[in-house]
Amino acid sequence: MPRPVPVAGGVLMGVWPSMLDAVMPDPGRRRGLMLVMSSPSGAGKTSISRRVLELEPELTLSISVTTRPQRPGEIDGVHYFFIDQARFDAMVRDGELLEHARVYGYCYGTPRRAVEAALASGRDVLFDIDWQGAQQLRSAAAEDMVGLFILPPSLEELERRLRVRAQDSEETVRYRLAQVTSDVTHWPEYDYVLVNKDFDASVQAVRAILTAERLRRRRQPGLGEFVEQFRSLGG
Ligand SMILES: Nc1ncnc2c1ncn2[C@@H]1O[C@H](COP(=O)(O)OP(=O)(O)OP(=O)(O)O)[C@@H](O)[C@H]1O
Ligand SMILES: Nc1nc2c(ncn2[C@@H]2O[C@H](COP(=O)(O)O)[C@@H](O)[C@H]2O)c(=O)[nH]1
Repeated sequence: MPRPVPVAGGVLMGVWPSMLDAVMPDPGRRRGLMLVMSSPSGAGKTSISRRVLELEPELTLSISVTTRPQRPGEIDGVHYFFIDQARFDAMVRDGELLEHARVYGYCYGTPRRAVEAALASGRDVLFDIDWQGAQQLRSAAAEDMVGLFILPPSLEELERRLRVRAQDSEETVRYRLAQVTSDVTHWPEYDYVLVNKDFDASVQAVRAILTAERLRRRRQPGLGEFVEQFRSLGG
């Protein structure tokens, strides 16, 4: 039966305990997928991811390491692991990162162990990473990866969002805006593209992608055995 689920700002009614339990023969045997979201800075992927994570209990966020300074309100170990350059270099050297890149002047990377453990235990993992990281994940694990590129409605709106966020210096905002033209050229490398005009519609679109990708035939290992039971009726 649907049950109420507490989310930030209230209670959401009518969510199934596990939607996958309701529509898959054997959800427990599934390997997790990697939902990789990229966009120009400020298009909204972090906001969308946070909301989707609240609504999708079977989704885990990959928490990146970064050398970027912590912003007001960011929590170490929740939004990022904030580390220094020496530690970052050591993680690269020791193969602890699944992918890594220099983005807008700082180093970012995905810790390998947490992601591999989540996927192996059947949990889906959400990544908020740039196009360089997405390319590396695609090369390493194409079968597991689903790529989603998020576009802003316009350049003016993107600039407005970066300024309204008010978490970066004017210099940083200008630097990130200067990268937009080259950032957007990467949209054809992704499986899905959405324009984040209406926030709630974007969240629902991401959830729809997740549902469809979870139901892909190759992601349901128990399907063959399940269908086998219907053969006995044929005589
Ligand atoms: N659909 C939307 N309509 C209006 N504002 C939005 C929408 N989506 C996100 N925003 C706002 O835009 C700002 C930038 O969003 P967010 O930080 O999620 O972008 P981002 O793509 O993760 O950026 P970055 O790559 O720099 O981390 C935030 O203030 C957020 O609240
Ligand atoms: N390749 C990677 N890119 C990452 C990772 N974590 C975040 N990012 C991307 O960096 C920019 C800037 O993020 P911000 O938090 O400083 O605004 C943005 O495009 C992120 O998606 C990572 O682990 N690898």
